[in-house]
Amino acid sequence: MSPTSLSDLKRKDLFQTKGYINAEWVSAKSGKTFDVLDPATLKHLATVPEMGAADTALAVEAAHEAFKEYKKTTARQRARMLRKWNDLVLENIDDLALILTLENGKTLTEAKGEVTYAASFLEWFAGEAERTHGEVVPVANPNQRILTFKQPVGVAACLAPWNFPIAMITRKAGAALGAGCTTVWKPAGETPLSCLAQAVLAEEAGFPKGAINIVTTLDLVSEVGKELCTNKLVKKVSFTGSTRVGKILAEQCAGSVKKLTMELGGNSPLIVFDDAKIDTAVEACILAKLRNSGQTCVTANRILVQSKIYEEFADALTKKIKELKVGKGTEEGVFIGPLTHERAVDKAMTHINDAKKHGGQVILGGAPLEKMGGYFLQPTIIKNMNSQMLTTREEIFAPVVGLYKFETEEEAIDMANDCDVGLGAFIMTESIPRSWRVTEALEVGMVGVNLGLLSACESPFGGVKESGYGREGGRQGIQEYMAVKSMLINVAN
Ligand SMILES: NC(=O)c1ccc[n+]([C@@H]2O[C@H](COP(=O)([O-])OP(=O)(O)OC[C@H]3O[C@@H](n4cnc5c(N)ncnc54)[C@H](O)[C@@H]3O)[C@@H](O)[C@H]2O)c1
Ligand SMILES: O=CCCC(=O)O
Repeated sequence: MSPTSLSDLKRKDLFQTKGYINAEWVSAKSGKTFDVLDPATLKHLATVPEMGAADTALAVEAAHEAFKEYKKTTARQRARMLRKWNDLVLENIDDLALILTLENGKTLTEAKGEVTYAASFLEWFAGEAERTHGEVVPVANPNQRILTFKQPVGVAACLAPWNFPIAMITRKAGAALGAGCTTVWKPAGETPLSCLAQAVLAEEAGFPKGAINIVTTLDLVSEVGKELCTNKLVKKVSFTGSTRVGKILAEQCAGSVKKLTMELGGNSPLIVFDDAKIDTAVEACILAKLRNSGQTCVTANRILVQSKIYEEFADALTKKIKELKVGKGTEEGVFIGPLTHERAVDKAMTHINDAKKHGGQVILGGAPLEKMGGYFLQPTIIKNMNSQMLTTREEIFAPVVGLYKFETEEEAIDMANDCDVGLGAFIMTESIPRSWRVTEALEVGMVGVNLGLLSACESPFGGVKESGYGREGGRQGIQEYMAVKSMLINVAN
């Protein structure tokens, strides 16, 4: 039988409910707390500290002190700790997945997928830590020699979202710790528990006191964010979340000119050309749209379908989605869990009602599932989507599929690029030349061809336009936490 509650945890110590500063589990200085709820039942899961600016400053100081020694560790030493952490995460996959499902709502299958994905960044950056080579530069002046090497930038603040609370932490912290930076983590208030569990395992893997610090907050998030962005001891801020918040943080960081990675909102198009295999396109669409109940930054937000196959694709997709079970993430056979955030159902209904007002035709679902008790929404399909609708400009972040119609390749590219953000895109076609042409023309950071998933630790993840800047994962990920230093040597005497 699948586990259903925190009492099913095999390792009870993975359930932590305090902040973590300088290797100690601590309350907020103010004594304030907030509650974490299970979005599938709205039942209480935990009470954790509501930390503020003063707690955050302490965490930053601890990380700053620890950096003085941590920066002297060798890449090999850091790689070994990352590998051990990876092993511990995988050994405890069942417990971590359970905590994740309970606080986020995603199914246990998806939660296990996220834990595996999270661990993959630790293994990946263990390798990358040892490959941050500098270079010997050919010189113009024969009396000089020039070489470069890379050094960790210092304290890194890692701000993770509630949709992938574990994987977004390891994608940031794995790179930072591998580079030789110490860290302060700020999980989203909705999902701090899986992140706190990570600190237990990282400590066990050997990371020294102060290398990892965690500040938990819900209502004081602006105060905590501001402290991280304005504290001069913080040298790097990496944020995954909405474009709205990303803009605020970038402004706050400008005062002390911090290095930034911004992985912000998307509005990914999924383009189905009439030469696509319908089965492949339906499968990719379900994954790209419904993974994590539609709450990923690269979720396919606009499904653009070429007119010749529009009806056939809509029918095939509807048939498949009707078969998917909605329910608690801990229940067997469930494919679509609740939404994580209390505001999410209202936001989705605003999109659905707006689409209806502008001529959209709801062919499946279209309403909340209030009787189920949590933040549930019927999987929804809307035909006849058009450019006037809210969804055209803004991500829905819910299991709502909006189908747009196009005639030509040029029109599809124009429609896809007609928005302020550019994170991911998916194209479905059997034509290799077309896949190249369209990939090159799309204003995004990542393109999936005939698949519905853009996530792999070895592939650089990030966007263009208002989706942000910097890359996580890939060979680029660790560079975001390092500065290049050049050394110029006089060899004439
Ligand atoms: N890119 C992503 O992965 C991602 C993640 C979460 C939300 N979103 C988008 O944002 C929408 C709304 O979600 P929301 O209500 O959580 O969004 P929000 O804009 O209120 O917050 C987004 C994230 O930023 C954090 N945050 C908020 N204010 C902050 C501040 N001043 N300083 C530091 N961190 C701060 C929150 O804890 C949360 O994790 C979603 O529907 C989705 O479109 C995107
Ligand atoms: O939602 C943000 C990240 C999703 C992913 O890495 O697949």
